[in-house]
Amino acid sequence: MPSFVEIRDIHKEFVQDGTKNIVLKDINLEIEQGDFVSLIGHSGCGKSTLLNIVAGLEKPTQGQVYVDGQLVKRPYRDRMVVFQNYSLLPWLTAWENIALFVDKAMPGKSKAERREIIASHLELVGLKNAAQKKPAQLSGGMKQRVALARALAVQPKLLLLDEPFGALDALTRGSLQAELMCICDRYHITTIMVTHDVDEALLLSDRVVMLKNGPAATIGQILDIPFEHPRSLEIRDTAKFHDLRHELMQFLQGQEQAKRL
Ligand SMILES: Nc1ncnc2c1ncn2[C@@H]1O[C@H](COP(=O)(O)OP(=O)(O)OP(=O)(O)O)[C@@H](O)[C@H]1O
Repeated sequence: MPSFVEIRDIHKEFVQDGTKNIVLKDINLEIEQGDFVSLIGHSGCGKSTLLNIVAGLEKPTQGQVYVDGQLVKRPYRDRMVVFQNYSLLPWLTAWENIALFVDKAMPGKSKAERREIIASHLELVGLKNAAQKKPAQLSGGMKQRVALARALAVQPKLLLLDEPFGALDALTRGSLQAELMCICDRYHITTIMVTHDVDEALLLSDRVVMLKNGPAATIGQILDIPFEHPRSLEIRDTAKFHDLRHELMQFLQGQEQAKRL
């Protein structure tokens, strides 16, 4: 039985000014439905490139990605991406930014049904009262909540997050991490997240995939995060969390040393 997400033998190279840059090599990964997987590794190792290949935004040089049995060939609304920079349209309100996607993704639903989907997703991210505000009137955290609501409203099979909280201050980041954890726990959303934040990866993930340094980065190690769902923020105070953190940091420090040699 194939897994929900199958990343098979991915090899990716970019050619720039006649020079070949091999970014990813022999990447194989299987993800089950409902799992939350983080990609972590040093800057430039190819995390976003891998996420973009799963999204269909980049084509692999070799290899294939299958989501729910379908070969990924191009971007599609069954794989929604949330980027660090929110990517909201500035001339539209929060409501309209979400409506744009929902109307396109769900033409078969009535206007009332679509309104209900938009309203319930704004409520899900705590933005019921900000529906008529434009991005310039929203804080960074609120903008990212709209981006998250927009991605979830079209009910994707796979949620792809590229450093979603990287631009936020520590407090806002913490509350959004907790909210995302609740949403993913409640709806069992299959998610792949790129992050630099070790604690964020451990808190949210079922598995943390550690990429080695590039060029030609491969998967170095996969860490299983055995905490049960729904999780509480208190898992961060457990000895197990500290052990896992240590293991992750050791991997990253080992890569840092290898880079210097
Ligand atoms: N469109 C592109 N054309 C040429 N090279 C690219 C392109 N996109 C990415 N690269 C190169 O691929 C490598 C991996 O980039 P990528 O952004 O995937 O790394 P990353 O691990 O996500 O980095 P960071 O953590 O800094 O965001 C880098 O060397 C980058 O310069």
